[in-house]
Amino acid sequence: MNEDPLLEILAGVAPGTPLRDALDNILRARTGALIIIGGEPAIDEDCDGGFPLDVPFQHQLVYELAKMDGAILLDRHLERIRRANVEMIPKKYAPSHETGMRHRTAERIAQTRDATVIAVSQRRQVVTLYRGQMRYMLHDLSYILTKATNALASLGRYDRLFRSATRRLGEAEQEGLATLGEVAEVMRRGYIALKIRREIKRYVVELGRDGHLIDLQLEEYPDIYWEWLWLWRDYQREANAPPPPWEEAESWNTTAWGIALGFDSLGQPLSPRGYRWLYHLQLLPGPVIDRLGSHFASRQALAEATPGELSRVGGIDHDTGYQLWTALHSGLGKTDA
Ligand SMILES: Nc1ncnc2c1ncn2[C@@H]1O[C@H](COP(=O)(O)OP(=O)(O)OP(=O)(O)O)[C@@H](O)[C@H]1O
Repeated sequence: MNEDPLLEILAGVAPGTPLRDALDNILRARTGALIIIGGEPAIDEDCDGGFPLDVPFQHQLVYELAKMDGAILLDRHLERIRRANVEMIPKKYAPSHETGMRHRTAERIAQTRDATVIAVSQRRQVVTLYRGQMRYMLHDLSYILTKATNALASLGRYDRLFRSATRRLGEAEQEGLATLGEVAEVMRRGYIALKIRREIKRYVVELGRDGHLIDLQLEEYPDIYWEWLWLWRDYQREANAPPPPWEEAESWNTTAWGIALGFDSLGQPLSPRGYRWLYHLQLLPGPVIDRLGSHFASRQALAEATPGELSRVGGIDHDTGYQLWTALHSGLGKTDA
């Protein structure tokens, strides 16, 4: 859920890359272009006419070729220009919501082949990237900088909100008084913070060499992904249910998060399985936390386990098992924020 497939594509067209130089020149010359990256060899089934090239990638040449009608095909490593002046006739059907033929073709190819497609609009002067079901419009740098700065301010706010809700939940857990409403609210705030972070990462990559300062500011906020994920595992009714797909939770409120966790009454008392407790000790790698949390399934059972049981179940050596037992019993692991 935390991986963003768009990042690699954005990195390939970031300012400072040869492909971006070609796109900027095409935009300036107002010729438009349809550029297809990868998809070979199956993509050749969708090609009609044009001419084969198979020459090393040069941004000046891509710019010159864009003056002709049709598509330019690059290899998946962006090392060679394979063909140009090609009419694309997608053999496999895919719906398209675009209007012009260039953009409809781009969307269809991206959905049916293992290729990234770039459409440069001649009339609207915009660059749109397509990959699978994904569609992303590139913006000019000052626009992205403004968006990134605003997003950083929102991240600061949601990071604080997430932390205060986490602290309150931790206190309620100590008293054995945690409710679904509190858990769902922490999930919701954390999700928004993660979503904003993902957006800023896209901006950083899209800004290329100009994204360094935004990246530095982003580093001021610790990534809460694991904290958030272990919270989900702590409270999800089905022990191994994965968190919802990224886009699905976009508009969820607290109630929707409660339902996603497998319960329906926000006042319902809940207790954690203990994953977060183990995570906060900062002693164990993820797979060990996973094994221990799945096996003991409650903080109480974890607290009652002997050092020997901890090391056997966790698959860790005796010394680490003893260290873990000491940490669990020293009160260190009882702070949940
Ligand atoms: N199937 C296709 N294969 C290759 N090139 C195409 C294809 N369809 C359109 N094009 C290219 O796109 C150009 C513009 O076509 P059209 O105006 O229909 O698209 P558009 O999506 O509205 O793009 P723009 O915004 O640039 O006008 C065509 O002249 C042609 O060079």
